[in-house]
Formats: sequence, structure tokens, C-alpha cells
Amino acid sequence: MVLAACGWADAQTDVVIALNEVYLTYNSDNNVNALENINLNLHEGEFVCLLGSSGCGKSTLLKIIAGFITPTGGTALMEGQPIKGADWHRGVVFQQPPLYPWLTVEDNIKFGLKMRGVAANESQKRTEEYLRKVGLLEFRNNKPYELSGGMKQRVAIARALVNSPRVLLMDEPFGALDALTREQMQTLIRNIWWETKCTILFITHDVDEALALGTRVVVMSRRPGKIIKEIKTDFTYSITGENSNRTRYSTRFQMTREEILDLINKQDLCYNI
Ligand SMILES: Nc1ncnc2c1ncn2[C@@H]1O[C@H](COP(=O)(O)OP(=O)(O)OP(=O)(O)O)[C@@H](O)[C@H]1O
Repeated sequence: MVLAACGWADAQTDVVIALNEVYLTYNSDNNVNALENINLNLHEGEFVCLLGSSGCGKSTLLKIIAGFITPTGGTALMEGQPIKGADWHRGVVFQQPPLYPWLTVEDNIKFGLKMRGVAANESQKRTEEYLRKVGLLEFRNNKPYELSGGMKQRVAIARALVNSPRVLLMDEPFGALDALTREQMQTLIRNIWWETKCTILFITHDVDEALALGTRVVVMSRRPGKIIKEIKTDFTYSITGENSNRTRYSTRFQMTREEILDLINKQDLCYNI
């Protein structure tokens, strides 16, 4: 598939999410400063991958965009409006998908549509569309305990996307999967992104995964998390099928990888001193 022609992936497009001078301090016993002066825009159709050492505030940043927590300083906006609480315009997928164990795959996917009062025939049509997209049509009547880890994650992705959210927020969604399933899931999410033109924020610890998927990689410092580097990438357009290895082993891919790893390792070194 030729993707260079996909204008929607350009960062010149509309800003969907804007974080301006965002700070977050957790008011726990020891008042943790998790984020400091975060300025980040997510543009329409971008696939932004967020990298950084453990505990640097990646999930905190994602939770602010999701509307689960409110910044203690600065503003978090979606299409110019303050983000106030969670809503279906921002779908979230976690590493351990919290599926309802008593519902079938189909009913798990349909749940949000039902809650929003979407008409039954429309809800059925959309659920089937996403069952097909994630390859689970024949498992529609199974319960979550009957699924593998990768299949559960596909249900979680379908459940978020069936609402046609403007933004999909993914917190290490493939972190618990084996290498083969992980690569298959990367292909799935890339294909869905191409098809739906959804804006994605994706947290990962894996630099190769970030480079294989993202149109922009954002690197955070150790806590309090600040953005220390943003790199525009385009490997996601050529890393599929037979071009995969040529892209992964290209000098440009390896140099970008080294640059990011150096940045992260430097942060960890500071931490250990
Ligand atoms: N509810 C909370 N109350 C107090 N401190 C918290 C809370 N949630 C997170 N923290 C602290 O905030 C910091 C950032 O946590 P966060 O989960 O955002 O990091 P992360 O980069 O996502 O980490 P990891 O990659 O290990 O998942 C950590 O020091 C963590 O202990």
C-alpha cells in the first residue's frame, strides 16, 4: 500500500488535542511531581508514540488526555474545549483489557453503543464491522476467558473504535503479548489507523515498536516528566510486508533507534547517580 500520498498523516492538519504548559502533582503523602511543563499537540490523523523510562509520567499524560485526571497546572484541550472527564470521543486501550467477563465478545464490543443509546440496528452493523476488522467474527459468542491475550486485546481495540472516537489512547497495549502476536497486533493497528484515519497516542517501552508505528515519536525525561525530543518518522509507511526487513535494517532506522535509546539511557544514568 502506498501511503506517502495520504495527506491526512501530515502534521499540518488540525490540532485535535492540545496540552499547554501542563503540570501534574499527585497529592499523595510525598506529593509526586509527575509532569512538568508539557506542551504537546496531537494533529488530526497522527500516530504519536510516547517513549520514556519507567515512572516518567507517560500514563499520567495519557490519563489527562483521557479525562481521568485533571492537570494541576496548565490546560488540556480537545478541539479547543477543556477536557472535562472521560467521554467516548477519546477511546482508551490498556495493557490488561478490562473486559466484562459475563458478556460475550460481541456484547463487550457493543456495550458502549448501548450505553449511549445508539439504535439497535446501527449498533449491530457497527459491531459486526469491527468484529470483522479485528478478525473475531467467529468468536463473537465466546466469553473473554475463552480468548488468548491477543484476542482479548483485539476485543478491547474494537470496543474502543466502534464508537468512532476522534482519538485513540493506547497505554502499552501490546506489552503483555509474545513477540509474534505483538507483531501481528502492530500490523492490525496500523491497518485500522490507515482505514479509520483515527488520531492515535500510543505508549510503549519498545523503541522498535514506536518507530514501526508512529508518524512522530515523543521522548520524555525521567520524572518529573518533560518532553525532551520529538522526532517525525515515516517508517510506518514502508515497514509492511516484504519491505519490513529492508526498512528495519536501514541505516536511517538504526540511527534513529540509537538516537532515541541514547536519550533514554542517559536519563536512566542520571537516575542511578
Ligand atoms: N495515583 C497516584 N498517586 C501518587 N503517585 C502516582 C499516582 N499515579 C502515578 N504516580 C506516580 O507518578 C509517577 C509517574 O507515573 P506514571 O504511571 O505516569 O509513569 P509511566 O511513565 O507511565 O510509568 P511505567 O512506564 O512504569 O508504566 C510515578 O512516580 C508514579 O509513582
